[in-house]
Amino acid sequence: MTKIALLTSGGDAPGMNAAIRAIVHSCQHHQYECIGFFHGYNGLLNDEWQALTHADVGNILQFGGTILKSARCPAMCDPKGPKQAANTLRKHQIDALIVIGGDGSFRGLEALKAHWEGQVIGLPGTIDNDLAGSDNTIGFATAVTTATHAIDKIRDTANAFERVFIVEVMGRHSGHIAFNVGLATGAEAILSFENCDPADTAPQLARLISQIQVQQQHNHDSFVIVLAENLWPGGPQALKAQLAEQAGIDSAVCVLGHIQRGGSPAPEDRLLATELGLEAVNAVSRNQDRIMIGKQGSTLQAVPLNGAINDAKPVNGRWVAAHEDVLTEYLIKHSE
Ligand SMILES: Nc1ncnc2c1ncn2[C@@H]1O[C@H](COP(=O)(O)OP(=O)(O)O)[C@@H](O)[C@H]1O
Ligand SMILES: O=P(O)(O)OC[C@H]1O[C@](O)(COP(=O)(O)O)[C@@H](O)[C@@H]1O
Repeated sequence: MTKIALLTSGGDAPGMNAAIRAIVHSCQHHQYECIGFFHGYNGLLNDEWQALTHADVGNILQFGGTILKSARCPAMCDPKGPKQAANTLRKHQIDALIVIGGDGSFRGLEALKAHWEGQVIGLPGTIDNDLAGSDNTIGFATAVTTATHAIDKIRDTANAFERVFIVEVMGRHSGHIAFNVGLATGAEAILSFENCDPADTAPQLARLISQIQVQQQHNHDSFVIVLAENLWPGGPQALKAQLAEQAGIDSAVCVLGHIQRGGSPAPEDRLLATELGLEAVNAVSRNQDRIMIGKQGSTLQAVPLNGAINDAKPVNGRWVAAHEDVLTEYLIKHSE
């Protein structure tokens, strides 16, 4: 009997449970055995697992987090780690390993392949949406929704106080969350890797100050800056201090942080996770190996793991341009 193992790894993402559920259901449909390892790759290193059946995945679809737990496992980056993980898979006579995670987790799969003959399949699970080969990753839609609702609330108090707010959103090194959330909330400024050079923030700071000053001269609204994490040297507090020192602009800082990773998955994530999970098991049946299952447009597709990791997936250029155009228009209009 074919035996499939699965685990969730790296930053958890809402919808991982829906993917686990789909994989387990599909395994039962194909009459495959399915076991889940706990705590990311640590579960393979520590041989920590449980058999998964319908009964284990009932009533989990609607919850964030992951019933298999997740973790970062530095030992996998040591040459001994993947070897030990391979031994565990061999001991349990696993035919295929499905990992739901981000680019780091897929690097772990590639490292494992050097020591293991079984099939490895990745499912894109990260709020950052930074994997090529799938329009969206599992968790991204929920994170964008959560951050959008949070900024809508910030907007109320910002309006009441006619205040400048700096709101930091997650995304590690990619601006998908920043641009989607910034556009969805009508942020007056979006500062992200795509439009701001962290090595030379002076031009952006000058521009930002002039935008805020123009706005403050012409009305008394709030001004929301959506800032991507890891972008501004010194973070949002440094930006706040620079606005105050260089232009006497008072601002409030709100770091949305891990609330973006939690909560009930949005329907888009539940559906994506379900489709990708079912397709991952089909890919095992087709003997596919070293692939990620993604969805582009309405098409499910298998892409090479290394492509998913290494190919660029830039933020939609039209959105970056749209934001710039709107702001430029605003500045011209108010400077006349
Ligand atoms: N180069 C690598 N070689 C082997 N394993 C890796 C490598 N990079 C990451 N991993 C494994 O994948 C885990 C998750 O990676 P990480 O980058 O933290 O999250 P994500 O998968 O969400 O991008 C790491 O903790 C480690 O166990
Ligand atoms: O919870 P941690 O370990 O501090 O990690 C924070 C990072 O994880 C994320 O939430 C998700 O990133 P990954 O999916 O690549 O793990 C990033 O947006 C953020 O930078």
